[in-house]
Amino acid sequence: MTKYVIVGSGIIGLYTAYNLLLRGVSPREITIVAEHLPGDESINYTSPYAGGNFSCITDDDPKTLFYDKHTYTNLSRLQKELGGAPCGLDRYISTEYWDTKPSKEKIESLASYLQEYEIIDQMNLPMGVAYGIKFRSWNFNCPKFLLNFQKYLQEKGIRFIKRKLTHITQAYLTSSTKTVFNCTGIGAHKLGGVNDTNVYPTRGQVVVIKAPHIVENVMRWGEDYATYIIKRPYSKDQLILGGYMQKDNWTADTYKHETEDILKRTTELFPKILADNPYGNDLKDLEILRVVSGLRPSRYGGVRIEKSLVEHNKYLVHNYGASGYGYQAGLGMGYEAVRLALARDNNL
Ligand SMILES: Cc1cc2nc3c(=O)[nH]c(=O)nc-3n(C[C@H](O)[C@H](O)[C@H](O)COP(=O)(O)OP(=O)(O)OC[C@H]3O[C@@H](n4cnc5c(N)ncnc54)[C@H](O)[C@@H]3O)c2cc1C
Repeated sequence: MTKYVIVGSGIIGLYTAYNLLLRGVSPREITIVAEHLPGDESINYTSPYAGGNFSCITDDDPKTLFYDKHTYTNLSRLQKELGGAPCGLDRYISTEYWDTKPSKEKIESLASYLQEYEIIDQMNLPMGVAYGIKFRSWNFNCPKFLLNFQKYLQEKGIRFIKRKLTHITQAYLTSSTKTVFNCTGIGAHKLGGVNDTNVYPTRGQVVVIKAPHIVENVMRWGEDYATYIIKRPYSKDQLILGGYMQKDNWTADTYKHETEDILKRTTELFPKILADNPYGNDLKDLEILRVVSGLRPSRYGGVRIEKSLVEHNKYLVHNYGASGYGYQAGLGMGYEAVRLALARDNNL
């Protein structure tokens, strides 16, 4: 009996299913329907292309701060349930630099829960950096983590169906389907019955290199750029170098000039990439494994987590728009979406 249908099998759909289980919903009552499932690759399926770690990329409004904090503080339980770090979720030290000091709200929130947190002394900051911190982050091997997360949910008894929907009403699979969660990411722009024109892509390109000598993250946030180095756990020494934040750019193409720019920026920010590189100390010695681009599902107005009554006793709960932070905020987003879904109808 499918009572709950989740449309979307990206990180947001999987986190939502996990939150339903945490609230005591029977896995037999949950079905996930998605055009793309873990293991698939498409420009319309963002989750495999994330860096991905917990960083300080997000905004400082109270809801976003809550989603981040909830995710950071609850990931250890999920990691344990998926069999520990080899599931593709491990922890490394992160250094974060900002060219403009973040707001008091943001800094206070981060300081309240980040582990091994320290503020970097002004005199140790790179030129042009206004503020910097170090802490222990969460690092995802995104493709591997998605596969292991799906396996975990399947073993619990959740059903996965591979299907493209043209209209959200097709997600009410049977007469017993009471609630549909719309976790379609960038797909929310085109899906009939949703057609959210506030959804737009923020394109990123990343360069994946082999770098056994780097076991940490370094991130720098500027006014109009983002430069980051993310260690990918359990990946045979992959390091993700980025990046770009290109608003409204829908292309899946990758570009040589962007690759060159990424390599230049990341090696300037973190010279150890070249200095200790076992394959040589020149840019041309870097062992490039792959170059990819992905579309962050951004949204004017921020993430959309909303419940509405579709018809008598049938509900739709939206949960999309995670932009560049689906992994690091999505457990909290799923918590909120499920809280709304299970709330009594008169709490709508
Ligand atoms: C370069 C890059 C780096 C990133 N780095 C990080 C990072 O370090 N940390 C972090 O937290 N986040 C990062 N992100 C962001 C993160 O990847 C996204 O926030 C996240 O993947 C969004 O997940 P989602 O489940 O909403 O969407 P998706 O992963 O796109 O999943 C959408 C799902 O909906 C399905 N779907 C859509 N339309 C339909 C339809 N009509 N019918 C059926 N199914 C449909 C799709 O098939 C898919 O299963 C990064 C993103 C990029 C591109």
